[in-house]
Amino acid sequence: MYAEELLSTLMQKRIVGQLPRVIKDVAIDSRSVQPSSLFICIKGFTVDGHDFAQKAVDAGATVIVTERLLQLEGEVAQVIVNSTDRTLGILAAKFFDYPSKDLTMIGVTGTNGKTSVAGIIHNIFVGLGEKSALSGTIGFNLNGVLYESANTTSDALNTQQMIFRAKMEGCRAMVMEVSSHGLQLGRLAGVDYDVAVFTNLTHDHLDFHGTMENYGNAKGLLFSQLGQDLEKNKHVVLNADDAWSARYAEMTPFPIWTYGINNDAIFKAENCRYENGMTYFDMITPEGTFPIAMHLLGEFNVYNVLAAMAVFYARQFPIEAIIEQIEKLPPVKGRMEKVDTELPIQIFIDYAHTPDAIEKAINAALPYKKRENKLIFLVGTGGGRDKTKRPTMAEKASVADYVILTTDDPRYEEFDSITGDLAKGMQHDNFTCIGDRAEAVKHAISIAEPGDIIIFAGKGHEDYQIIENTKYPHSDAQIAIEAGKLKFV
Ligand SMILES: CC(=O)N[C@H]1[C@@H](OP(=O)(O)OP(=O)(O)OC[C@H]2O[C@@H](n3ccc(=O)[nH]c3=O)[C@H](O)[C@@H]2O)O[C@H](CO)[C@@H](O)[C@@H]1O[C@H](C)C(=O)N[C@@H](C)C(=O)N[C@H](CCC(=O)O)C(=O)O
Ligand SMILES: Nc1ncnc2c1ncn2[C@@H]1O[C@H](COP(=O)(O)OP(=O)(O)OP(=O)(O)O)[C@@H](O)[C@H]1O
Repeated sequence: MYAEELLSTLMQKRIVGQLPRVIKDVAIDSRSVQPSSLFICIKGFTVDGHDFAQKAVDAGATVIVTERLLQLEGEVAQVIVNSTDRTLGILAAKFFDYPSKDLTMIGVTGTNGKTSVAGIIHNIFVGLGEKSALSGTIGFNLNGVLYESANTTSDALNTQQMIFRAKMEGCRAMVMEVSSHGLQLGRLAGVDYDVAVFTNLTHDHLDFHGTMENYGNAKGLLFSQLGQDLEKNKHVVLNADDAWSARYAEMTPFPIWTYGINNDAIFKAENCRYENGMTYFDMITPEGTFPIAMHLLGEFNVYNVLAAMAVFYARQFPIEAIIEQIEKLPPVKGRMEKVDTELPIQIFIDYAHTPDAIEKAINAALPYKKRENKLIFLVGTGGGRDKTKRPTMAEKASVADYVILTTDDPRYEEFDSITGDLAKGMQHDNFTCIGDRAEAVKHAISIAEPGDIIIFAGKGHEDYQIIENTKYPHSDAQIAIEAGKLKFV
């Protein structure tokens, strides 16, 4: 792209030095700079990108976007702006030619259920024969190939690049998990969503947002940023059973599609039943009531498929075709996913790491447990992140017959500090604290008896445990199966 054209999007800037004719790439990481690139210096939480500007020049950057004039050696122009963070969104969207306008963009936000709802919507698109891309906690899924990503919602550059790649691969839609961090930090600048979905808002991430009010308002940006252009065919999907939905409904002029189980909603589930490893319910829709039988487990998944149904209905897909897909849906990876084993116990891998998700995961398993058997629940939490949620997590876990409190990416925090905080919330004495997660998993197997159910919560799809700043391979399922074979076979 011509440098002049790219930079014409910046209304407030000072250019020092001679601009090159073309820019071949945009980068924010000096380690991935290509020749003839524009490098934007981002002030991070750990380091300041301005300190890597010279490295970027050495690697071939010919334009540096900076908040102050830098002493740089080499042939390079500097573009001085007030905020490189904001500039990043503007330049990234322009560089990739605003790719979101060419796709049906669906954004899913909420404390719990983003990965599940986004994955369900993506799978329905694929089942209906529509090419769709998916981005979120599990990575970036483009035509079945999964690319790793560090964040649930990536930085603005990576976000625009993913959408561009989806467009170039011929995708018709892109489904994105939208985190509150992503919204607040401007990672979604320039993304023009067609449908915005809200799952729920409960305690999490208060280390970053401070209060629930701030956290809820950050999520609200997804709805307010849909804009005011009523000629656009945009839709908002809200959970009628979550009080925040009323607030979000006020933030947008676009049609609201509600879903829920308890309160009145356009898409409502009644007569939910959990039997024989299946979930059954009646789905009330604007076109009548439809009986559903699906493989996804638990009430929380009833909410998740209702949300997905509302998205497709709003976009005018026929109800019967969507239901056919819902009934075929496989479990979402690491979300109440049953481990296939020969063992005489049932093992579920789950990603619950908030108080609400723990409650929902346990409730999902309880209907499948016989009175004489135990529900064993193992849960950990991350080191150095929101500590205030720890006791409430254990309080919710107390519904299980036996609880094992452990760690989930302890980072630099001592095991005992994490499990000690969790233990403060326990409501009964049938629990133990084992900081080493592998040992904790083995302990769960050691106390299990035939017929028992174990939920390993918190790791979900992740195959590692972060101790200090190193990722060690770790799989709850593998450790459990090996320990189970020694015990039962
Ligand atoms: C606190 C936070 O959000 N940090 C994010 C931030 O990292 P950072 O501020 O530490 O960046 P930094 O390492 O200081 O680097 C600053 C700049 O210098 C550049 N740099 C750095 C080193 C170098 O050699 N050369 C160089 O140019 C970097 O590329 C960057 O542009 O920018 C990175 C790149 O965009 C993110 O990956 C990183 O997310 C970290 C991994 C993270 O854990 N974030 C969490 C808090 C988060 O955002 N979570 C949400 C919610 C998840 C949920 O819902 O559960 C999410 O969306 O993931
Ligand atoms: N709609 C829901 N309501 C409450 N809990 C849910 C819901 N959907 C899933 N869960 C629970 O929350 C856990 C995390 O689900 P999921 O990964 O879909 O959420 P998420 O919002 O993407 O979380 P994260 O951003 O941390 O990845 C699941 O393993 C399950 O226990």
